[in-house]
Amino acid sequence: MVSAMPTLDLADVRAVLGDRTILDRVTLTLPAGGLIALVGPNGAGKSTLLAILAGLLAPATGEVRLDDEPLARLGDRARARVMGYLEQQPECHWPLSVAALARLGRLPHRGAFGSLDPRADAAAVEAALARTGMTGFRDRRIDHLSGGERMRAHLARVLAGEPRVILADEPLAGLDPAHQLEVMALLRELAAQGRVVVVVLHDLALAARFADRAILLGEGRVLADGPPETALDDAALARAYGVSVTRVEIDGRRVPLPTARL
Ligand SMILES: Nc1ncnc2c1ncn2[C@@H]1O[C@H](COP(=O)(O)OP(=O)(O)OP(=O)(O)O)[C@@H](O)[C@H]1O
Repeated sequence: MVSAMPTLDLADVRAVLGDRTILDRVTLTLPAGGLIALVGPNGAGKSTLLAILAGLLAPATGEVRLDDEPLARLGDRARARVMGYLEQQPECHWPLSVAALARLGRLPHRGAFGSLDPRADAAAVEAALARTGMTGFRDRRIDHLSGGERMRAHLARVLAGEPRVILADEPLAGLDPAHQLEVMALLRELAAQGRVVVVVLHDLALAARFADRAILLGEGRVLADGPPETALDDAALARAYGVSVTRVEIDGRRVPLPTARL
């Protein structure tokens, strides 16, 4: 279990990129404990919102607070210890092994002269490799892996940092169905253990099946927010994506499958 339950708050956030307003007056409270899926059409502003939550992009107006403290007031190092950010299509420009990549996740925990607790670092790295199914890949070069294996290696790097907040931008990209299910189950478990976990997804079925809460972004605003069965109802999906859906019942949830463009 993670001791203190973190909460991220966005208050009246506006994001401007170039001369375009990408997000307008977004206010959200994101508590730990339940898996939060961030969905919406291409260009809706999901990655922008995630980068703002991670403290990597400053909002034009408004504020992000972590446990009631402005995120902007946390130093980079303190923020990196709390936040696990998995960017869209993560890249590594060095021919590192998977284990070396995962060890990079411990950097925010190191002191000026190296590891403060080598045993804790090693244990966190091993646990992260095991949870992402990458133990058997530990000595493989990251640039010699498939796209899906590489994504799991980067997820291991994020988990090795033992963050209290996990922000994952399309972590299922390139994963086969078995690994998609595994990663979703893992993210749900990490949330249930007391972390804030926000995951950007394009797969509405997996969002509806695994998330406790869905936030539907569109037109720079939050179009719907709530349990997936209400936030991702037929009308909301028609409005956001311009698609009709059929529903399949899985584990007691009515999961949407897009069928046609409207
Ligand atoms: N540097 C930039 N300057 C201007 N506009 C930008 C810039 N970066 C992104 N945008 C625009 O901001 C909008 C939101 O982009 P963002 O990547 O947040 O969307 P997204 O919802 O994550 O999309 P996708 O599902 O395609 O990944 C897009 O229309 C994009 O073209």
